[in-house]
Amino acid sequence: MQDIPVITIDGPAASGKGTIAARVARSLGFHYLDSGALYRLATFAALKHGISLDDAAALAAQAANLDPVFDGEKILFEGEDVSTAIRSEAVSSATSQVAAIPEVREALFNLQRRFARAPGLVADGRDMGTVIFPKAELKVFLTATARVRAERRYKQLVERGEAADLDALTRDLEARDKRDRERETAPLRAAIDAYILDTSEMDIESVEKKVLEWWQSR
Ligand SMILES: Nc1ncnc2c1ncn2[C@@H]1O[C@H](COP(=O)(O)OP(=O)(O)O)[C@@H](O)[C@H]1O
Ligand SMILES: Nc1ccn([C@@H]2O[C@H](COP(=O)(O)OP(=O)(O)O)[C@@H](O)[C@H]2O)c(=O)n1
Repeated sequence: MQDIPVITIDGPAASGKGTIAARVARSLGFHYLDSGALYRLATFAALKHGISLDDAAALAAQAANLDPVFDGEKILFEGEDVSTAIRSEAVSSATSQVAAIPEVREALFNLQRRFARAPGLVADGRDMGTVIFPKAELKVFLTATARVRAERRYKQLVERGEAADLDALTRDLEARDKRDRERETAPLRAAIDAYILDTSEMDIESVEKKVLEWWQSR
């Protein structure tokens, strides 16, 4: 599987991973893995089915049996399009608790690896370059200040018609990053061989261009 070209894009919440990964994938004709969507879906499913977020065994069993259908921008789960529901702030926060459970991460390992198919893959998340695709040809770690990231997420939620409070969002985002960075299994961190890019003062086009330049000059 490691013959398949893989680009990993990791980083904290709202650093632009998904936007950049999807654009780079489109530009290269590669597949795209939004690994956060899998953790979000596992959490959404647990909340829907009344599974306690403390029940590691039940959460892992359910994550192992997730069978999402990715249909363009839509994510279909048990017959409904959950692509918006899994991105609410309530699900975001619960997701970082569920994602800290080693058994859940183990349960999602193979599902993520299977996304690496010809002609190539762009994968975004927290541990794409460190754990899931450690031999990826190009690894990128996107950052931006907490304030910039909270403002980006705020705009995104408002555009989606959701109520949002910038100060509360900043607090939630920092708490989630802290939990993601400090967990024992697959914490959020840049791989030792990753290119690190602070996008606080860059627009989307410049970030995409930079990643494509790294890809071309690898
Ligand atoms: N470099 C950038 N400059 C300005 N806005 C950006 C940039 N990168 C992403 N965004 C916007 O910020 C929001 C969050 O980006 P997203 O890709 O969802 O981040 P992540 O996947 O890291 O959570 C989106 O609305 C996106 O359009
Ligand atoms: N590879 C991944 C991807 C996401 N996650 C978890 O899932 C949560 C949501 O991820 P996401 O990428 O959808 O979140 P945003 O960065 O888009 O806000 C993160 O806060 C992590 O706790 C993870 O642990 N490992």
